[in-house]
Amino acid sequence: MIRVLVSDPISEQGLGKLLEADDIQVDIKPGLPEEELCNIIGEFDALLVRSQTKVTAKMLEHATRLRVIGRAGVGVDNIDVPAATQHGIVVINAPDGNTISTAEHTFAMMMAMARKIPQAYASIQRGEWDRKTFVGVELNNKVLGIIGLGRIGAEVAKRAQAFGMTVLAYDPFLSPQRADSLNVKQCTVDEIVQQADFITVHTPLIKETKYLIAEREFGMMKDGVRILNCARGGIIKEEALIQALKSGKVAGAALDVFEEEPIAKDHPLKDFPNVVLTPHLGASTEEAQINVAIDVAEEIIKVLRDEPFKNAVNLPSLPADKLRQVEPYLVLGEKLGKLAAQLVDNPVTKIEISYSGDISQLEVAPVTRTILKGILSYHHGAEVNFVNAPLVAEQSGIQVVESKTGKHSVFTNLIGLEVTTPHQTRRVEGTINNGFGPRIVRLDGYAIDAAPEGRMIVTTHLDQPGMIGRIGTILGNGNINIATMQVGRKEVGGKAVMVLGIDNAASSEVVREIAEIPNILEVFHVEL
Ligand SMILES: NC(=O)C1=CN([C@@H]2O[C@H](COP(=O)(O)OP(=O)(O)OC[C@H]3O[C@@H](n4cnc5c(N)ncnc54)[C@H](O)[C@@H]3O)[C@@H](O)[C@H]2O)C=CC1
Ligand SMILES: O=C(O)C(=O)COP(=O)(O)O
Repeated sequence: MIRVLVSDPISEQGLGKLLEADDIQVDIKPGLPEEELCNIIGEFDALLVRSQTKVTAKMLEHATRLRVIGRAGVGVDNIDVPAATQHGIVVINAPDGNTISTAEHTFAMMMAMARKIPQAYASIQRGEWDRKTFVGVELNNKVLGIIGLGRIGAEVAKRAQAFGMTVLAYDPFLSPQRADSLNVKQCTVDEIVQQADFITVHTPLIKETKYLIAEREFGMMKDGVRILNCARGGIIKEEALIQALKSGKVAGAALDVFEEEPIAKDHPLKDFPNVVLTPHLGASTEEAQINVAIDVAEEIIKVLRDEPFKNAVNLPSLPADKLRQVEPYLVLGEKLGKLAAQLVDNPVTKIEISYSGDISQLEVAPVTRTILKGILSYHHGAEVNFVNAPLVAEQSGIQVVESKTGKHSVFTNLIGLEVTTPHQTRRVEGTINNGFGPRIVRLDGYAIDAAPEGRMIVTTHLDQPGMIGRIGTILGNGNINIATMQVGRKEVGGKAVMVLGIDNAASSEVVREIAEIPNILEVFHVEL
């Protein structure tokens, strides 16, 4: 039974498909402390979180069964993604479902701050009728600076324009065409902080955006500027904001996210009458929670059932149609990798992969991953998978070279794989043959035609009469049935290769006997 742990409050209505699956058992246990999670995580194949569960490297050490972490939302900064990758665990998120909710929350915060609504409400609650203290400002004719014009930033821009605001935007990936179509003026961060009346950030929290708005930027701002953060705590430096609020440079701030969450009971930001705070509520609408839960549940099921999935944070993203095109090559690639790994000694220092013919027109990154997985899992075992194979190669100091060579003179498509160790270089080549599926078509340049499956005896030998007979006799005496046979040579009497498909495993005794036949150069017992 596949087991899924849901460790944050996630809409059960949205999780429907997971809860209904016959082969999946879902445990819903929100709010467990890290130690408890460490104790139980080893029982689960999938973990579903929002932003509260901290998926730490320590927890992942215990996650021996875990294949996928699903984030019902956008930001994955509560997940140690490098550690997940190291363990070969896919991390997926649900980036689309909460965009509108978060844009609307940003707007609600902007208006609440501009019109001091929470403060006025609190005063009414206290029994007061104070109209002087709560004079606000209009949004109309004001300049809004948006830093990070992705999904949420763009929705905020549209709403701001409806309110008569001029929008300036900075995003390193914003094209002039997109800026035009959103009717925003493309600016630098410095230009935004100098010109805007309201500044809102909608970037991820990454190295480049940590403290993007700090003392220097506050120093450049207009007096009376208003600041919003509904993205991530730490994009705006809290200490610098506090100083700017104290000095009066900043007239108001509206924050949904904080450097530490939950915030401390005596957090200094709570003391300012012109600051509006919410406890990370951007995505907290009924609609968004159902949307993200549906998206992440569907994706998790696909990962667990080995079906193509999207939205992986730690894998190259490929649209479903592009992934479908390379799917047949994934199997061939892994088999070629496994074959090559069993034909070379250790340690592998270089892996060269060349794609020719039809496949050279496709997105081959996933194929390269399966080839690496095929090679590396032979030595590193099950801990190497599609997710961490490139990282394991890099950490093992293996040079990986990928090339595309366009049309091939013989094959409509061909994957060439050359594996080098300090003592040897071995080359295997394979194709997808219409109607015959994956085939190994060359071994060290010798033409053969073998299906890459099952057990095989592979030899290199001198092309002399009686070779096949002698090997056949040894296998026969060992009660091993030969299913298929392929021999390749370049010239009569020269070096040749033989690939024998066998029905049952050959013992080391049998392999040794074959190796002792005169003019046998090498014997390999290969399992694909
Ligand atoms: N408060 C809440 O409950 C929620 C917060 N969020 C947060 O909002 C943020 C934005 O989410 P989405 O719009 O969905 O993401 P997105 O990926 O669509 O947009 C992020 C944008 O930031 C831009 N960016 C990256 N580096 C940048 C830099 N150095 N300077 C300026 N821009 C940069 C990217 O090019 C991208 O366009 C994320 O941090 C997400 O975690 C998202 C949903 C709910
Ligand atoms: O999706 C995001 O990035 C969010 O910040 C939403 O967080 P939440 O799922 O509400 O804990």
